[in-house]
Amino acid sequence: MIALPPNTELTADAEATARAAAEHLLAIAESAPGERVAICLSGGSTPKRLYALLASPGFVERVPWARIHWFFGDDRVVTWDDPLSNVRMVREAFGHAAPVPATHLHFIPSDEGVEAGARAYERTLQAFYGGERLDPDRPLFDLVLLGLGSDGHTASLFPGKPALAERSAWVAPVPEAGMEPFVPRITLTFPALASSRSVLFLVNGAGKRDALRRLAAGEDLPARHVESAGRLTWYIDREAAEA
Ligand SMILES: O=C(O)[C@H](O)[C@@H](O)[C@H](O)[C@H](O)COP(=O)(O)O
Repeated sequence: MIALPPNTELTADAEATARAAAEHLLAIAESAPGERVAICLSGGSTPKRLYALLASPGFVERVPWARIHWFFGDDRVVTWDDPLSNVRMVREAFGHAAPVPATHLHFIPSDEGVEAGARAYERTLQAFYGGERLDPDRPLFDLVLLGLGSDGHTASLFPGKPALAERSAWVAPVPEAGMEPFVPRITLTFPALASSRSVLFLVNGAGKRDALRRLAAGEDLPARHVESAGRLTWYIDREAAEA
């Protein structure tokens, strides 16, 4: 077994990860201090099952859909119908069963290009938040969901890229991705991701072992720099955790 990050919940498999994360999300939504619940979604393939689960019988009736506003931690700068689009992935996973009010899915305007899209999304977040400065005592999100790339990236914060150093902007352009798909990205920055009552990493599969090993060895990988205004939890399945 790899030495796992603090606050790791070890799960049996990817399905158990999705179910644990769904229950965690519901608990966060129920405990949200405000009327609105702000959840920042991860892209990639890992969270697809979680999103589909939320829209499935047994969960769909438990999710307070009318209160939740869905945001994105990053997206690829492609059209929304592109198979690489995270907003397409979320829409497909939620399907028609999830009654998401149209104004509650705040997707990244990737059609505006990498620079303008980043600026536009920052305006979206600031309008929702009601200010341009993040107050440590008033997190932007109730929950941030994140994945872990095999190179240790998270969101679209890749090793060695300028967005890692961004400490004032909430959203950054990523003209050159550090891993496939090699398309431009738009990503939330570390300060924006940290402004959350709860942060969850979902990590499944043997492909993540090396990144977990490198984190355990103290390597300075982007995922190491994610913080939370509240609790940061890792849901890691057994296959990823095997040495
Ligand atoms: O847009 C993205 O690709 C994600 O935000 C990215 O950070 C993802 O979470 C990791 O690359 C893990 O991806 P998988 O879940 O597909 O392994």
